[in-house]
Amino acid sequence: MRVLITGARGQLGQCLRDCTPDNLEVIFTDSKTLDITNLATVNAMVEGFQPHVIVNTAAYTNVNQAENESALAFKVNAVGVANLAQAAQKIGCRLIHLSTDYVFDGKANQPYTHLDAPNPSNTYGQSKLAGETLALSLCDNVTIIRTSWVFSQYSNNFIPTVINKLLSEQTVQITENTTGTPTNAYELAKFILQQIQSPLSQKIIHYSGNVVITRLQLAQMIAEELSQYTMPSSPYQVQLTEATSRDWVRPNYSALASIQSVTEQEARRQLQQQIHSIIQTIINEVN
Ligand SMILES: NC(=O)C1=CN([C@@H]2O[C@H](COP(=O)(O)OP(=O)(O)OC[C@H]3O[C@@H](n4cnc5c(N)ncnc54)[C@H](OP(=O)(O)O)[C@@H]3O)[C@@H](O)[C@H]2O)C=CC1
Ligand SMILES: Cc1cn([C@H]2C[C@H](O)[C@@H](COP(=O)(O)OP(=O)(O)O[C@H]3O[C@@H](C)C(=O)[C@@H](O)[C@H]3O)O2)c(=O)[nH]c1=O
Repeated sequence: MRVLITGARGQLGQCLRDCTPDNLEVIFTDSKTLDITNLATVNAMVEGFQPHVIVNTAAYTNVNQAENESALAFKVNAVGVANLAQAAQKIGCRLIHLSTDYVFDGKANQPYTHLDAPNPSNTYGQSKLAGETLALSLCDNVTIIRTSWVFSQYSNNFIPTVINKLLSEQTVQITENTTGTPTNAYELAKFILQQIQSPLSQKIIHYSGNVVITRLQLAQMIAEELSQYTMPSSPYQVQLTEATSRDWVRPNYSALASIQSVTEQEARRQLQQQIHSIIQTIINEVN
């Protein structure tokens, strides 16, 4: 089976590269080799390679900056997705497209299901919702996988950022104590690879970790894991502080009800283990 993956230099793209089995013929493209906003390039690549499945991990993901660069956010997250959807439709291939918990407004108090109505409160979320809508309308064979708070050792996501802050400053300040479901990028990559080979019929799927947690609690969990590993002479400090400016809005609550669930206890154990493994990677890189 031929698979075209976009955004391969990104966090999820790198995890997909690490996990891809030998029985798939995969082309990994990045923003240099395949700019998804360029329709002619997208058509040429898709018509040339004739993939059975396109996995779109490419996206504009800078949530704060999107408020100042909304045209660019929409160009990548909406127009780019439309280009892929049209190209997929032309040759009859399937599009697996990644989307986000930030399509929701955060007013819920229990995990969002795929049946809940999106209502994004920031530009990133609006551009991602536009991408979903275009994908669904332009291509018959689409799967949207919404995920949330994705983490790995790659990129500056919350978990490595907090680990690095604690290691360098002993302390971390949480200014926006939102609630969500952290998702391990490798587990997500494995789920996508499973979806490539044995697809579910559902068009919108929620896939996330199963621990519903606040940023403060997550930072505390990271500090505990790091303490066990580094045994600091004084404890790491995790402080909740008022934000000095709030020009952008993240959903206060964006936990997803994942299609795959495990018990709360098992989910916590897995999250602790995943944090532990990122700590090990970071400390090994420093030494
Ligand atoms: N990270 C998270 O917490 C979450 C992510 N998601 C979604 O999951 C998907 C993967 O996210 P993640 O891997 O973390 O994101 P990253 O930001 O790590 O990777 C996105 C990649 O997209 C590439 N890209 C940007 N513009 C273009 C373009 N015009 N053409 C081709 N490639 C482009 C970037 O390339 P370059 O580096 O060269 O600019 C980057 O490598 C995205 O759809 C995202 O919206 C959903 C929920 C949570
Ligand atoms: C590192 C750090 C973050 N924070 C808070 C501020 C803000 O709410 C959030 C920033 O962390 P992040 O950069 O991981 O958050 P953010 O950019 O909002 O991450 C989002 O990315 C996009 C792509 C998604 O689709 C979402 O699911 C979500 O993962 O955490 C602190 O308060 N203190 C800190 O030291």
